[in-house]
Amino acid sequence: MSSCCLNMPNMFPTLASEDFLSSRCIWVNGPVIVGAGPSGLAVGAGLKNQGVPFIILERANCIASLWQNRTYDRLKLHLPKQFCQLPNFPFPEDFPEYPTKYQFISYLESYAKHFDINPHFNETVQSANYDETFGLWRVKTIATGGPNPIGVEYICRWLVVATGENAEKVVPEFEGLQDFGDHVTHACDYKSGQSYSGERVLVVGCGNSGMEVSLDLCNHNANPSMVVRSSVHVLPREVLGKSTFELAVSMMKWLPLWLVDKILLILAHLILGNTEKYGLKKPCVGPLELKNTAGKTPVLDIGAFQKIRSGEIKIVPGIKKFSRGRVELVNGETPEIESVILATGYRSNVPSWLKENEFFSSEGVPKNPFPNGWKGKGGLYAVGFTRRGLSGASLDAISVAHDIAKSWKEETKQKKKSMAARHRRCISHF
Ligand SMILES: Cc1cc2nc3c(=O)[nH]c(=O)nc-3n(C[C@H](O)[C@H](O)[C@H](O)COP(=O)(O)OP(=O)(O)OC[C@H]3O[C@@H](n4cnc5c(N)ncnc54)[C@H](O)[C@@H]3O)c2cc1C
Ligand SMILES: NC(=O)C1=CN([C@@H]2O[C@H](COP(=O)(O)OP(=O)(O)OC[C@H]3O[C@@H](n4cnc5c(N)ncnc54)[C@H](OP(=O)(O)O)[C@@H]3O)[C@@H](O)[C@H]2O)C=CC1
Ligand SMILES: O=C(O)C(=O)Cc1c[nH]c2ccccc12
Repeated sequence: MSSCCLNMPNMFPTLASEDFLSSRCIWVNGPVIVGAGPSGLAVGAGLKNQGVPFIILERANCIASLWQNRTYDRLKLHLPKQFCQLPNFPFPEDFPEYPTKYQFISYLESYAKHFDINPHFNETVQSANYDETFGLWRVKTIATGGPNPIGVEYICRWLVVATGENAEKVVPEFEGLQDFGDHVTHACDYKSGQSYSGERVLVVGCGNSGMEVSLDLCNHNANPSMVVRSSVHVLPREVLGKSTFELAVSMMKWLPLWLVDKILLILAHLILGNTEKYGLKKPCVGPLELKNTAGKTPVLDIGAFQKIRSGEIKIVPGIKKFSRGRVELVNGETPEIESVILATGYRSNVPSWLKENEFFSSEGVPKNPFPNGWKGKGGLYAVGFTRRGLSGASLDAISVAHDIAKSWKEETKQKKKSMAARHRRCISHF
């Protein structure tokens, strides 16, 4: 076990440490962090800087598994690099404005190495319960790294939830989808359009994934039709060579949100023209307000819209049903397709393992809105659930690491004092 997993201290006297060892129960002298994505790593770095021991539990066999295992080859960050770096460790200077996913992964590897963060890989958290009597968290995992899966229970004072807003793929229930055949893939398993060359592909969903997958398919000589069942904001990634996101952030310092939204929509209209003409109906609420209220990210266009305008990406309405090798749309059309890519988004998995419903909603995100959604009761924390991408996760991580370090130091001082007092009493008995 790592050096931060200490034997049970006397503060939990009813159970002997031998019992813990035989039932694979481990006392953690510090927080347990669930998830080794950017959020978990950023909290770990903050704790290291303040001398607080911790462990990170990660279900995958690597850090940042979303980025390493569940994204396509051509993915680049869509916000400029200054909005995507984690605390206390900048991107290398030679990184481009929009790093590739490989550059981002190599940065995260260097980040973990720099702060000497060593997560427990292949260890999935199955449940976490708060023990009111002792004021402790019981975190149960299944570790699958060895020859046989083993169950482990960690006991700790602080629990940091860093499993992300994109922990599980969303696969909507479509009538007949199981009859369509084998050629159905979620965007998280899509790597490149190479294997789709010459095929007609139905891309379901028009968020950033749907748009970028459709563009990649075009670039590999496939023929995508993209389903737009409701509405979407499409903004150019850049306005006159300057990042639209950066522009929005600057404007937000001086102007109210509704006005920034209005300006963004006018700029988008000037640059892209009328997107509604091509079947991309706009939501009634502005792009930033929609992101804040419903978590729906506007599309930051990197070229898909041009392909929509040229007809290389066809826009089609919602799906009525699938059948063997066929799809029927809500307008009654039955376009010929060979494959389906579900770019239908992601969700949190917190409700499946965290036995708590005061701080987290049934959707698995903190109920309190930003900036008050990072701290719950009884040593519970959340990082990376504010729908503000990597910069939001970094802000949470700084607050969480600081808050835990403060109470860890107080408790450690307290424990040392009471141990010294006990030691003195023991000596006086002799
Ligand atoms: C395709 C794509 C592109 C994106 N691009 C950007 C961008 O350019 N800029 C930006 O700011 N944001 C972007 N995002 C948002 C993205 O959420 C963040 O970039 C970032 O990955 C969030 O980090 P995280 O650590 O909170 O979550 P994740 O990166 O999802 O990490 C969570 C980790 O927790 C692990 N985990 C989950 N459940 C368990 C469990 N029960 N037990 C143990 N481990 C568990 C997962 O395996 C994972 O490694 C993008 C998202 C996607 C899907
Ligand atoms: N380059 C980058 O940095 C990229 C970043 N990302 C980020 O990853 C996150 C996830 O994005 P994404 O994967 O696009 O997911 P989103 O949740 O943003 O989009 C999901 C899409 O699927 C549609 N959808 C869901 N269910 C159905 C259904 N039953 N029938 C038809 N359509 C359906 C939604 O439509 P509706 O709106 O009607 O519900 C929506 O258009 C976002 O934050 C995004 O910004 C993603 C890709 C690239
Ligand atoms: O890519 C994402 O999912 C993000 O959350 C990044 C992001 C945070 N705030 C935004 C506002 C507009 C577009 C993207 C983002």
